[in-house]
Amino acid sequence: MRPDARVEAAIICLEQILSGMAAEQALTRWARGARYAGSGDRAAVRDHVYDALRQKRSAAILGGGEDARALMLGVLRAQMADTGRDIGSLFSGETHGPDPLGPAERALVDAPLPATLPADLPEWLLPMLNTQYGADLPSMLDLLRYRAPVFLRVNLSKSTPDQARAQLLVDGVETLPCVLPGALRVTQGARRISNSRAYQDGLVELQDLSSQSAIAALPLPENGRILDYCAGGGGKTLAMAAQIRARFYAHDANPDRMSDLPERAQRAGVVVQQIKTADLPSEQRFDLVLCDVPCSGSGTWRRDPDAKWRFDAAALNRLNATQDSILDAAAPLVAQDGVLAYATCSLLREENDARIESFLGRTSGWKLVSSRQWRLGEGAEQPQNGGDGFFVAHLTRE
Ligand SMILES: C[S@@+](CC[C@H](N)C(=O)[O-])C[C@H]1O[C@@H](n2cnc3c(N)ncnc32)[C@H](O)[C@@H]1O
Repeated sequence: MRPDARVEAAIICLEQILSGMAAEQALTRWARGARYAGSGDRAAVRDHVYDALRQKRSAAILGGGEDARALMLGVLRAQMADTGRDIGSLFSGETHGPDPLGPAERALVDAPLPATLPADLPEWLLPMLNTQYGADLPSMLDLLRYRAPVFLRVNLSKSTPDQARAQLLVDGVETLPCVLPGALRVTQGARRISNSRAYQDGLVELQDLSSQSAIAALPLPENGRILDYCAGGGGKTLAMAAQIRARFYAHDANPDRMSDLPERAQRAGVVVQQIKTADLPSEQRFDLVLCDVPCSGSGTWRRDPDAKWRFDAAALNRLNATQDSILDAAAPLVAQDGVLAYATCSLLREENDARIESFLGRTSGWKLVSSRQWRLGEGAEQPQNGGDGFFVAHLTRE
């Protein structure tokens, strides 16, 4: 596909997303109808769509409107400023390309970029985040505009980082080691990871750097019983299992969410026993219960920008109620000297420290041992090479 045809395809997908369709669904539907599109075309269209979603508010200013064409124009204007290339070549009016620029659009793209642009975040969240992060907020907001790096976790029970890097390289995946032992940042070939031998043999797993750091900081009980209470696909279970020998148990209110876990565990060489909700009360108590609760995902909005525009105060309230009820249900499962760990991939205090304060306020016999908020971009010298937002608190009985 020509570059302008890719832009037109992105505009078509964005129109559907703006009418309420999920971004992934819109891209999949377009790709099904575009048999002529190769993998490079699909990747380029996806990048255009996700760039426009990440930068939706600023792109609307730069493109002169909130419709799909204006957003695409705005995001290209930001990307192509200072390159000397003319956006008009992407709005050429040729078959399969977008219509040519109108006079107002032409005037817009010829004008200098505004000195300031709005934050690419729903406005209602800004006061909340400003109270929490203060002077650090602008740099985090800037990071939200750009793609997140891809990180791998080396399965240290199967491979050293050097062996894993060499094996990945054979399949065209280039990486650099992070400061955190066993964490790799992918610098080239991210789309080849899932077919690479290193991934298929369980030497590496996709996992964000901050999640890896949070798991590494957990007080993991050697030879103990560990319950991943909100296990989902089991990413955290497998990360814990790579660190220590213990008995691992996985639970999820929606057991279908754990359907990939047996295959992933086998690939990683780990035994994980799944437990149904009804069977939890009769289980012996656990030395560590990790609650990686459902949350806004605000720490991962670079990867899922669609979600940030759909998130509202009512959703936050619903999530807080679920987060509280999970802590209440999980606490009695912890052994007398055990640890209750609470985790989110959220940047919002309301989902993090505030949930712990609320739990301690209504539940006697527990104390906070430590809590840590990972900010966007932590874990690397250059924030754009750092991880997602993440939060973990450790609690024990008093
Ligand atoms: C953030 S995801 C877990 C991600 C997973 N730990 C991982 O690393 O791949 C949250 C999970 O909590 C589950 N969940 C939602 N409500 C729950 C509840 N009341 N009790 C237990 N799990 C719940 C969801 O089905 C979802 O799979």
